[in-house]
Amino acid sequence: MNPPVALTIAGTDSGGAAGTAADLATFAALGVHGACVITAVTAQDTTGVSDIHPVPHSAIEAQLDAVLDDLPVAAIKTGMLGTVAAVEAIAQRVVKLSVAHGSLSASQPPVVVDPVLVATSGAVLGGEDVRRAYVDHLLPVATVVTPNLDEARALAGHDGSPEELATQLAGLGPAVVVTGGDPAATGECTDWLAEPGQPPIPLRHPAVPTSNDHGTGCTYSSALAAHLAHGAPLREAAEHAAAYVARQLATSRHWTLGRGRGPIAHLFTDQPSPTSTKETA
Ligand SMILES: Nc1ncnc2c1ncn2[C@@H]1O[C@H](COP(=O)(O)OP(=O)(O)O)[C@@H](O)[C@H]1O
Ligand SMILES: Cc1ncc(COP(=O)(O)O)c(N)n1
Repeated sequence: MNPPVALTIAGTDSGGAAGTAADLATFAALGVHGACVITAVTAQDTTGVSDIHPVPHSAIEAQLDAVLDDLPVAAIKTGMLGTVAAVEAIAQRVVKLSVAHGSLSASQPPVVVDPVLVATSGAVLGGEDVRRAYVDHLLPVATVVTPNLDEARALAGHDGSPEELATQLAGLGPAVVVTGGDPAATGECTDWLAEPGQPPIPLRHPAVPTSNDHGTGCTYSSALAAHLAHGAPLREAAEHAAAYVARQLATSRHWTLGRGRGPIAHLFTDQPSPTSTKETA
């Protein structure tokens, strides 16, 4: 039997922690075939981002045509889009897809938008113009948006509690999960889920104490898309996605890869590993 197909539209991370590296590994781990449309190539490691090369608009459109004309995409996830042109092009595709499927059709693929604006290392991956394009064009057509607290504040244009921000952003149309919480302070993470017209609900789970968290947000939004591609309802998909992230963080918790914030594990831990004779320092 065929696996469901999920499409990530995102940038690359040469260090293999975030972006398409995280997305495709997460899809594979969760039994989903992953297709990818690359929007930007970053030179990046655990310490930061040293170069960003946006992919030309025509090449993004050609990749979208290739995937969407051929594969039965069951969920779409967007990560780093990087430019206003890319945000607008994706929003237009989503509108086109909803027209093609009929706006009430159950076969319309859900669209998970991770509004990537700033990397864990602090690098800016989308400026003020990109932020505006998300608010004006992509959020209104998304199924669910997954900002962390900083991204939620940026998108809302002001400070506020995660539940207030989730409720406000849900007013633009999509369901919203404001991720994070304050694990250092409470030992617990709280993601706030707000669906349009409903009160926000806290989704709590134990925090894994580690600084190896580069790629966490990409992994979460991909896991959410993978569970939606399998047909899970949103709340269940969000809970499973957080549990997947926690499991991967627990795996890489004590790793010492790189000089900065190390990667979340993208290993498939329920597979037997080949016997290794090599260890890295
Ligand atoms: N230390 C942690 N332990 C367990 N889960 C975590 C931890 N840090 C973040 N998460 C979870 O990872 C997911 C992604 O959240 P977050 O880290 O806020 O994304 P981002 O990388 O965009 O900042 C959320 O479900 C969040 O609760
Ligand atoms: C290409 C790319 N996409 C997304 C992120 C955000 O991930 P993180 O918040 O873990 O740095 C990133 N650093 N690089």
